[in-house]
Amino acid sequence: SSWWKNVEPAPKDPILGVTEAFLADPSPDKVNVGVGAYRDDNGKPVVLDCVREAERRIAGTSFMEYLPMGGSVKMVEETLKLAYGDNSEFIKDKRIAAVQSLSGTGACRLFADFQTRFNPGSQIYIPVPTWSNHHNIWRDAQVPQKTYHYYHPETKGLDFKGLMDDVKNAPEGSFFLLHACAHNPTGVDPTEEQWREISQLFKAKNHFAFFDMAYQGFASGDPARDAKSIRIFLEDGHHIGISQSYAKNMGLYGQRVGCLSVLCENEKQAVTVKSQLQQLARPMYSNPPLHGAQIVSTILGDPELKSLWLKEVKIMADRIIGMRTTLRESLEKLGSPLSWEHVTKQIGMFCYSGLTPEQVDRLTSEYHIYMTRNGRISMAGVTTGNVGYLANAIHEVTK
Ligand SMILES: Cc1[nH+]cc(COP(=O)(O)O)c(CN[C@@H](CCC(=O)O)C(=O)O)c1O
Repeated sequence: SSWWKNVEPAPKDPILGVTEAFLADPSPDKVNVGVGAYRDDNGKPVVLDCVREAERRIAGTSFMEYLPMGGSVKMVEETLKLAYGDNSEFIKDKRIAAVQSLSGTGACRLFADFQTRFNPGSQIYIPVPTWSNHHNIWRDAQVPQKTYHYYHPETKGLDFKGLMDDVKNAPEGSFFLLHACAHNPTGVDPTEEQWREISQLFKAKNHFAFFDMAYQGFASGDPARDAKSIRIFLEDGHHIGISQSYAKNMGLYGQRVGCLSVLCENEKQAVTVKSQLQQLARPMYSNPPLHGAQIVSTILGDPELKSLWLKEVKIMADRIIGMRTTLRESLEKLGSPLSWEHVTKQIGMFCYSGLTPEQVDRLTSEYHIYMTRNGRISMAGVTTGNVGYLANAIHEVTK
């Protein structure tokens, strides 16, 4: 008898399933604004010049040895500077336990497993809505999930009051998942002033903040600016966790390069925590991939390549910001009865359009336009070539 006759088909992934459907569509008009992967104005994936140059420099220069369980020390060092600041006292005092991770997903999962092992019984408060895979990650790590108000459908902005009430009403010392910038899927971020209030309330409640920063540099075009929420929490003395990823801001999607860091009380605790993070990684994947880490270390370790990267990440962010304006203006020119102000007010890779699942289904069936059913538009998929077609289709299904 078959060993696996009880296995049921897994549900289609709400995001990656859209990519599969798009690829299967033979229509020449098809448009993919589903997965959050950057495309240039010709709709093509981009390999940054700084990445190509880094590859040239590392080609044939090193062996293919195992990295340590904690990954590339150099890459992690450079990565911490991006999140905590070049002159961070926490880096100087060696208070940060950090390991290279399998991109942002891997950093979130490693943290979730660490949380359940060393804070058994703790829960995680996850924003509504959030990146769909967050639920899978903490579910598989056996961390019970709670939710907190985040998005305000009527204003298509932040439900700040709802968020603060949930933070206030959560039990002392609760774990919260926060998007550091460019919230996925809503594109709605707290203002700097709101972040300060959130940080103060977290302090009063002794909550733990875990920041998922998957888009640093992609929101405003300036990595330092996009880390403002984290810097505020650090200034207020929070011992936070951070997941970092180079998938989008360096275009290293398939290289799976990221970093998990946990700010500890002191160097001794950081050494201890790092040893346990490595202990979790060893049976999961043993040690992380080499190539992407070498690319990142080469870029961030060379002032010339780093400034080229900063230029290129700003170009990507600016193209997206430009498409927001064009899409909104196109919809307004078509005489849409709806307000599309949120398209330009939201930030980062995604626009939370407000389209209903039924309207999204019509966009796909009638116009071969692919987006997640929550109405999230990956603005990176919008180009000067397809923005008119997209706006017209959205107008047709919403008028
Ligand atoms: C908030 C967030 N956190 C972590 C990740 C993980 O990225 P990575 O570094 O590659 O593991 C993503 C990618 N989410 C986009 C990419 C596709 C995916 O779902 O994964 C997306 O939402 O389209 C996020 O949007």
